Order: sequence, then structure tokens, then C-alpha cells
Amino acid sequence: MEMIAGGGCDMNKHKKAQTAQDEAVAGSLKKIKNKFIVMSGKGGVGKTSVTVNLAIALANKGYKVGIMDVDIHGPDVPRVLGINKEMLGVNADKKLTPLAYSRNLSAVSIESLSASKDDAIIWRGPVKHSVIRQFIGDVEWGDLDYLLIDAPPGTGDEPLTVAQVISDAKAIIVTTPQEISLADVRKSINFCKTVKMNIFGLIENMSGFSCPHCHQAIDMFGTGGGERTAKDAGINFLGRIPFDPKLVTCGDSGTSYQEAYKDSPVTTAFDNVTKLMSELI
Ligand SMILES: Nc1ncnc2c1ncn2[C@@H]1O[C@H](COP(=O)(O)OP(=O)(O)OP(=O)(O)O)[C@@H](O)[C@H]1O
Repeated sequence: MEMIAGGGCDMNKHKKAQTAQDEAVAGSLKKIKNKFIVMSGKGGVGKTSVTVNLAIALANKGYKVGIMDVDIHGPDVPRVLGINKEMLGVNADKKLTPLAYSRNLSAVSIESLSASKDDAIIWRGPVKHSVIRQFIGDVEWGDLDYLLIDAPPGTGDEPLTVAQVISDAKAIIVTTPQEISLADVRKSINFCKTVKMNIFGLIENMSGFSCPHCHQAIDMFGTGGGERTAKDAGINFLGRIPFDPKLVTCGDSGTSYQEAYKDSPVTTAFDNVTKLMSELI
């Protein structure tokens, strides 16, 4: 991928490239009906797991779905989808072709551009901004019903770039039920207000655990805090995803949880969230 950021001696050439990329970005976005950025105030609350599973649930319903992994420093989407051995292709128009997970679901991640998966990426904000624009404009996304954008935790360069470049992107905030996570959610809500990004709703992840032996419900991190926070902030509560250790093993091995555990409470929860999403848009 040719970088157009980082300065250049020929200003005219740079401006021309910038205009061509603006047009490419606008052209790609025009073909995508719904854009959602999945964000959280705190790390490890399950953003990637939620993004991937929402995408699979939507694709299973027949929607065309793309995942754009803008977690530049910790790109996990290809691994969780089980397509981390593949690299992005290039088509006849010199556009990048996303990784195909299934007929309805494709993904783009920085992970699928670098041959060495263990390299640390050390980029400043402007380079990340440029890469995210290229992930939109230089990728042949085609017509999509949903683009889900997996952002790193917090309110840094990546969500800021998404807010600036994709003006109709809406935020889905993921939290766990503990008070510490909920405090961080309030920061994400304030970030969205500041950058004028609509908040589509909030999902409470790791919400309750059903003991596999006695089936008793155990509230490991509490439950209901997400719904209360959503209500207080006047935003949609999209649902609760229960804690299930099998999600960890599936995520680590790149196996589809929803395929393996079709009737589980987690699969049902993702199905319900995606139903609600299509009702609310
Ligand atoms: N509902 C759940 N039940 C059990 N484990 C879960 C659940 N959701 C996520 N996990 C596990 O929690 C860990 C963190 O999840 P994940 O990587 O999706 O979080 P993240 O918010 O994207 O993390 P990061 O801050 O690193 O971007 C993973 O091991 C994942 O498998």
C-alpha cells in the first residue's frame, strides 16, 4: 500500500493524490448503507468479539457485511475470524480486495498487510489517519449493508479519524457491567458528543454467567449496569451478551462460536441484538 501521508517535496503531486483519495473515499462510502464504529472506554471488554459476532449474525441473516479493523496496534479481527494466514489481494483496478470470511462477510486489517505478524507498529496520528482513509478508499468493499469498524479502546486517533472521515458513522459502545467500565463508557459518550458522532446504542458484554454444572446464573461482574447507564445517557440499550468461556477458545482458535454453538444463550443474544439493530436503523 503506497502511503500518501508523511510529507512530500512536490506539493502539487501531493494535492492531486489527496483529491483522488478524497474521491475514492467518498465513492466507497456511498456504497455502504450503515456504518458502525464499535468502541469502548476500556480495553478487554470484548469489542473485537462483539464486532466479529455481530458481523457473523448479520451475515447469517443475508446482509452484506464488512469489518474494518482500525485497531492498528492490536489487530485481532483476522485471528478471531480464523483468516489470519491470508493476505489482502489487489484487483485489476489496483484496489485492495478484503479477506473473504464467507460469501456475505469480508474484512480488512493491518494484520493482513504485514508478512511478519509479530512486528510492532509504531505510527503517529497522521499516518494512522492516512491508513484508515486508505482502508476505505483503496479497498474494493463493493455494496455493503453494514460496515462494522473495530476500534482500539479509548478515544484516541483511530475513533477520531473515523468520526472525521465517515460523517454518518454511528457508535456502538461495548461495556462490561462493572462500575469501572461504566465510568469509562461515560467518557466514550462524551467523546461522541464532542466529535458530533451519533451513538447508536450500548451493549453489555460478559453479563452474567450460567454455571455449566448447576446452570445457576452467576453475576461475575454484576449485571444491569449497562442498561442503567444507557438509560441515564438517553441512548439505546441493544442487549446483554452473557459470559461464556467457549467464546475465548473459539476466538483463540479462529472458530465461529455461532456455528459451533447454535442454540446457546450467546448466539441467541447476538441474534437478538442484530434484530434490534435492523429495527432501529
Ligand atoms: N462474552 C464473553 N464471554 C467470555 N469471554 C469473552 C466474552 N467476550 C469477550 N471475551 C474474551 O475476552 C477477551 C477480550 O476480548 P476482546 O479481545 O474481544 O476484547 P477487546 O475489547 O477487543 O480487547 P482490546 O482492548 O485488546 O481491543 C478475549 O479472550 C475474548 O475471547
